[in-house]
Amino acid sequence: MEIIHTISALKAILKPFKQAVSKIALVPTMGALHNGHLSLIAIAKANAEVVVCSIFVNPTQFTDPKDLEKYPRPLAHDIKMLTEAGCDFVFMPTVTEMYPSFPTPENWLIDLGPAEFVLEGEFRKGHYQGVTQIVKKLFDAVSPDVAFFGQKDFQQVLMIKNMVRHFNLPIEIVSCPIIREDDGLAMSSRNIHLSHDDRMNALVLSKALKFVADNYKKLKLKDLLTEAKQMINDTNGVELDYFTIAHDDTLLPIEHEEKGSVVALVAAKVGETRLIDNMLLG
Ligand SMILES: Nc1ncnc2c1ncn2[C@@H]1O[C@H](COP(=O)(O)OP(=O)(O)OP(=O)(O)O)[C@@H](O)[C@H]1O
Ligand SMILES: CC(C)(CO)[C@@H](O)C(=O)[O-]
Ligand code: BAL
Repeated sequence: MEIIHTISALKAILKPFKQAVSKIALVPTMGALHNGHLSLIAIAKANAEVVVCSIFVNPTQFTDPKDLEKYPRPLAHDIKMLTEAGCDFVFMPTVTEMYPSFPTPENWLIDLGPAEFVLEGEFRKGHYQGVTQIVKKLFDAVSPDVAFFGQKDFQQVLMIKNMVRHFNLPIEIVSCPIIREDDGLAMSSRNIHLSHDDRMNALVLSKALKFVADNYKKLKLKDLLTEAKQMINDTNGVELDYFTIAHDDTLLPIEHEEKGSVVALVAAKVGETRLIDNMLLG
C-alpha cells in the first residue's frame, strides 16, 4: 500500500490507472479505523479495481473545538489495518494541503436542500457545509468512479448525494450497512472515549432502535416513540438530543405508519461523548 500526502502526487500516481481500469473507488474517513471502516474497504474492493482510502480529520465540519482536539489519531494502527485489508492507496494530507489559506476560511456555501438543517444539521450547525466542502475536494483530488460511505451517518450520505447532484458529478455514491459490536453498539471512532459505564449505557441507543424496528408494524407510532424515548431517558448518563422516525429522503418525521422507506434515527450524549445511530424500518 502506498501512502500519499499531497494532491499533486496523488493525481500523478492515479493518472495511469484512469486509462487502465474501469473503476477507481474512494473511501473517505477521518481515521481511527475500526471494522466499520474495513467493511467499506472490503465492499470497495469487491466493486472496483483500485481502492483509495483517505484519512483526514476535517476541521471545517467540527462545530465543537474540544471534539476536534480530542478526535483520535492512531496513524500507525490505521496504516496497519489498511495494509492488511488490501487497500491500494492511502491519502493523508495536512490541513494546509486541503485548505491552503487555513485558518482563514474559504468560501463554501451550497444548497443541500432543507434536510441540511434538521437532526445533525440542527445540533451541529454548518456541519454538512464542512462535510460537503471536504468531500468535494477529495473527489477533485481522486476523481473516483464510485465512493463508499456508511449508513451509520445516514444524513451525511443524503447530503453527499445532494452535493453530487448539485455539481452534476459523474460519481456513484454507495451507502454501506452499519457494522455493530456483538451486543449491538454501532462501531464508531468516538466509542474509544466511552468509560466502562458509558459503554454499558450506550447500548440503550441500539436497543431503542431495535425495539422500534421490531414493533413498527405492531404499535401506534405515538406509543413507539414514547416508549423508545423513555428507554433512553431512563438510562443514567445518557442525554437524548433526538429520536425520530422519518422519511428516508426528506428526514421529516412521519405522521403515521407509512409503506414507503422509513428510518429511525437517534443522537445522544453518553457521558461526554455524543453518539448517533439509525435503523431502517418496514
Ligand atoms: N459502524 C459503521 N459501519 C459502517 N460504516 C461506518 C461505521 N462507522 C463509520 N462508518 C463510516 O465510515 C466512514 C468514515 O467515518 P468516520 O471516520 O467519521 O468514522 P466514525 O466511526 O463514523 O467516527 P465518528 O462517528 O466517531 O466520527 C463514514 O462513511 C462512516 O459512515
Ligand atoms: C466523510 C468524511 C470523511 C468527511 O470528512 C467524514 O464526515 C466521515 O468520516 O464520515
Ligand atoms: N462520521 C461523521 C463525521 C463527524 O462526526 O464529524
